[in-house]
Amino acid sequence: MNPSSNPAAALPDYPGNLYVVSAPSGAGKSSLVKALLELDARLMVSVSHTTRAPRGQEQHGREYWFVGQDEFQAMIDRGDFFEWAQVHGNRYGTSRAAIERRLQAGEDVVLEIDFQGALQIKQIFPAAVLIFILPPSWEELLQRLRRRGEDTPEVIEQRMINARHEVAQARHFDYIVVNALFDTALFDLKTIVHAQRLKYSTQRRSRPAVFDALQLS
Ligand SMILES: Nc1ncnc2c1ncn2[C@@H]1O[C@H](COP(=O)(O)OP(=O)(O)OP(=O)(O)O)[C@@H](O)[C@H]1O
Ligand SMILES: Nc1nc2c(ncn2[C@@H]2O[C@H](COP(=O)(O)O)[C@@H](O)[C@H]2O)c(=O)[nH]1
Repeated sequence: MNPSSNPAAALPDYPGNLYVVSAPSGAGKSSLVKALLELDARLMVSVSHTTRAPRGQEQHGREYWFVGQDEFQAMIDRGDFFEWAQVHGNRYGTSRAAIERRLQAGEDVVLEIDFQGALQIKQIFPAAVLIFILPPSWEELLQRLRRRGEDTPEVIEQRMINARHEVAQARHFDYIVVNALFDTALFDLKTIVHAQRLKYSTQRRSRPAVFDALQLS
């Protein structure tokens, strides 16, 4: 768990929705979120900061803001993070400024973060919708990590070990999606986002258009 987070102040009820997607490494959350963003123009993904080195084709400011240990620590000390955690030996964090500005502007934001960060966020922002992606089997998870071809065998082994602990946290999430067939999982994710958007808009200032059409109060 986050060892030295700043005391987190509860966030106000923003007009935008916050979705948090977690999964063990290799379960497919980045692929699913990327596909979801292509289908849903109202969703924005937040780019995290990390101390991990870039891999493959990753670019600074696109997949992550890649920063050194000192810079990351300075951000923690200044209280710049909404949440942060140590994951697979590196530190990752979500910048407070980017999220709050977007939610305040009524945008819907998706965070792709680990379970520790997700649980921190639920505490300070209970309206956040927590979604956990499960792989269909351990064997398939291993094959996906190997097929992705971006991590060494040692890193893959460590991620498989960590995955056992991570999937045990799924029960704390609002929804679980099994990513066996990609299109089915994407459909499930899309349905959750859509249903929550309708539900929350009834509790807030904006009413879904269908409420007016049906003359509901
Ligand atoms: N339903 C699926 N069936 C088969 N392969 C899949 C499926 N979903 C994703 N993959 C593949 O599995 C690999 C891992 O997916 P991805 O990188 O999206 O995982 P991730 O959960 O975001 O991992 P990390 O947390 O390490 O970034 C990729 O090569 C991706 O193309
Ligand atoms: N708590 C947070 N976890 C994060 C954040 N950004 C990414 N992550 C998680 O880290 C692992 C490893 O990611 P990888 O890109 O190195 O494979 C994965 O579970 C991510 O979801 C964050 O800002 N906070």
